[in-house]
Amino acid sequence: MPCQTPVIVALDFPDMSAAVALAEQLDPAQCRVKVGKELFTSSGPAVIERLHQLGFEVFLDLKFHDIPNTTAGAVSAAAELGVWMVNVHAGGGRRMMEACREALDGRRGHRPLLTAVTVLTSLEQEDLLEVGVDIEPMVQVQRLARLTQECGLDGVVCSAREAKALRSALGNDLLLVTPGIRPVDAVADDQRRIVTPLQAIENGSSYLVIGRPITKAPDPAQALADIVAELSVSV
Ligand SMILES: O=C(O)c1cc(=O)[nH]c(=O)n1[C@@H]1O[C@H](COP(=O)(O)O)[C@@H](O)[C@H]1O
Repeated sequence: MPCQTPVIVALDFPDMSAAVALAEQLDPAQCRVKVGKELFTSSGPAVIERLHQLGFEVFLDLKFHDIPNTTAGAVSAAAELGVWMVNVHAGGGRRMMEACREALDGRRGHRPLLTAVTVLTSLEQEDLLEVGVDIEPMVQVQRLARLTQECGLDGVVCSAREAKALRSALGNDLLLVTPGIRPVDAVADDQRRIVTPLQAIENGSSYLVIGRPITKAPDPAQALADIVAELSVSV
C-alpha cells in the first residue's frame, strides 16, 4: 500500500543493519524514509535497495552542491537508484538547479522528485550573519524558494516556520518539505527553527521530516503512530 501520511522518517544511523532494524519496526503505509549522508556514505546503494524491498519510498538526502555538470550527474545517478525524492542546495544557484532539472527531464523511465534546501533548520539569524547573509532566515528562504520555483524544481526544504509565507507568496504547487519537527515535549537537539507536527501541517507543509523524536524513542513505531494520530491522518 502506498504511503498515506506526510511523515518521512530520517534514518540517521551509522550502518545498514541499524537502519534496517529500525525500518523493520515501521509500516510503509505510515511513513516514507530518508537516507542521508551518514548512512549512504557507510552503506551505499545497497541500503536503498533493501529499503525498497521492505516497501518504503526513499528520500535520498545528499544535498548536492557543486558545479552544474557534477550536480546534474549526481542527481541522474540518484534517479538510477529509483529513489522517490532527491535534493540539492538552492545556494548552488540557478544554473546548477536548472541543469539538475533538465537532467531529470531528459531521462526515460523513473523521475524522482527534485527539491532544494533553502536555509538549514539548524541555522538562525546569527549563524547567517557569520556566513555573510545579513538578513532574516525567512527572507533568505523566500528568496531561494522563489529561485527554486523559477528553475522548475518540485519543491523546497525549509522550516515549517516559513511554510505559511511561502504558500501565500508562491502558491500551492511547490512541495514544502519541512525538517526541524519536534512534538511539544521533545528536545530540540541541534535544530533551531522548530515546529510541532500539527502546526507544520496547518502552516502548509507537504511533508514532515522527523528523525530523532521517532528513531530515538523507546518505541519508534508507537512514536510514529502518535504523530500520525496527532495529524488525524487515517491509514
Ligand atoms: O534536507 C534535510 O532533510 C534537512 C534539511 C534541513 O534544513 N534540516 C534538517 O534537519 N534536515 C535533515 O532532517 C533530519 C532531521 O532529523 P531530526 O533533527 O533528528 O528530526 C536530518 O536527517 C537532517 O539531515
